[in-house]
Amino acid sequence: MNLTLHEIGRAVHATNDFEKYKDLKINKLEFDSRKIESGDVFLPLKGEHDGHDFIKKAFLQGALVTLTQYPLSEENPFLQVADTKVALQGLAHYYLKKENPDVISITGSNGKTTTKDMTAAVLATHYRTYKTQGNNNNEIGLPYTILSMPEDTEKLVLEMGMDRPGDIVFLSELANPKIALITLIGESHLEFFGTRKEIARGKMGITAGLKRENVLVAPADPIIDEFIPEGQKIVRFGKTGADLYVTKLTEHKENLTFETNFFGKSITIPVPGKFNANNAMLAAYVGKLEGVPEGKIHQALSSVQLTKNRTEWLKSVNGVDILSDVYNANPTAMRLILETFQAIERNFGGRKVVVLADMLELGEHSAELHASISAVVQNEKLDKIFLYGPMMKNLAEKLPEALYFTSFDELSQAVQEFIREGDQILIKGSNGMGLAKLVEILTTEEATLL
Ligand SMILES: N#Cc1c(NC(=O)c2cc(S(=O)(=O)N3CCOCC3)c(Cl)cc2Cl)sc2c1CCN(Cc1ccc(O)cc1)C2
Repeated sequence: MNLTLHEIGRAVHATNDFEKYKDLKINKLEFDSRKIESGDVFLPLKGEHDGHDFIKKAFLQGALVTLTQYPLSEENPFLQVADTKVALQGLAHYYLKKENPDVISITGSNGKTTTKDMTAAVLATHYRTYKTQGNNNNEIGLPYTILSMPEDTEKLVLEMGMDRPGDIVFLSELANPKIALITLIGESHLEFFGTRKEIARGKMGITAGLKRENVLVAPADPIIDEFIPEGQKIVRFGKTGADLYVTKLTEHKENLTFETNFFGKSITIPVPGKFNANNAMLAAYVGKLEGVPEGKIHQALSSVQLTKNRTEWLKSVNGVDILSDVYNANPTAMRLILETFQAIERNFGGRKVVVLADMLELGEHSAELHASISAVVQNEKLDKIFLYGPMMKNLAEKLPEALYFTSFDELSQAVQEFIREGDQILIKGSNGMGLAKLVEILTTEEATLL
């Protein structure tokens, strides 16, 4: 990271005398103390745990300096701030202005991760490009992505996630995109928004940090029209007649070939699905806007590697909506996804089911951190809770109505026997607990264990 200790101190308006410390170059920034390596800056966040409890551990792992909301003893360098989350976001904004890459921001109810991957692949053929990793797309993950980009990044492709109204406005004003893409305005899972119109309002928040002369690429869906700012340069995509549209599409089992009204030749992508043609069309359009030769765009899309296990809704073989989130298996992420899942209305006649498995590597605080998840469980919003793993026993003791398993096969059997068409199921836990196998069983005929 191209920042020194003093530079960070100034950028976050640290209140202690940090000029007395040696002005060393910093390696990288981490808020999860388990990732701290030599030369890093530790940024403790107060979530389900207080990151300040892990400052000592961070220095033992080689941290050079820590941010803190409280004064510390003088033995190690620290930068005192009022709020470490605000400091993270302010430092990211400062760093973005300093390194000054072109930012392409992407939001949308579906397809934003695929479009992010495809757009980054196209730009990477011609520029030094960096993109959001995993689902680091919220008020913590987006600034973390900015601070993680390589020093000479020219194009930064940022995914912007939206849990609540105003989220995207904040992220757009932090990132000041040069190009903003909206992939789709959702049909279902209205979560905290209540109506599709409010989802549209939320997504259009992406114009908050966008100059009017810079382009917004959005669906030709009239629901967004009332939210288009005066004088905003906009390109609409969708059905024939829109500014951008797919003209011909040939779908195969493993890939898909399509043409558009603006690209010279047909494009082949290694994934099926008309919605992926749309996602690839947006990536191709950004490539053209950014001066990537058509041959390179074509070559990038034909061999694009998509982020696996995206945090998105899947459909089981018997018609169950599955939300599986295999990223960031820590208490904060588990609470966030539980809150989101509980806020979603049941399908008509359907039930809401959660499967929660152990969060690994939480050290000596693991038992209490697993138990603490009970604070966000709203029993009236859930019809069945399956808990799996030795540490989840601590949560099971707080939730007497939950079913607790130590055997994966018994868990899998019980879940398959319980769920039925129309249900919604959330599956969350550390990769090491093997829940990806459960998702595979539920989504593929031949894999069914029963
Ligand atoms: N709760 C909690 C914990 C962490 N939380 C986070 O890292 C975290 C994750 C998230 S997140 O939701 O996972 N995420 C971050 C990336 O962008 C997408 C959203 C957020 Cl928003 C905020 C925080 Cl503070 S990291 C962590 C804990 C619990 C305690 N752990 C301390 C520990 C340190 C050393 C050890 O050996 C063992 C445990 C590490």
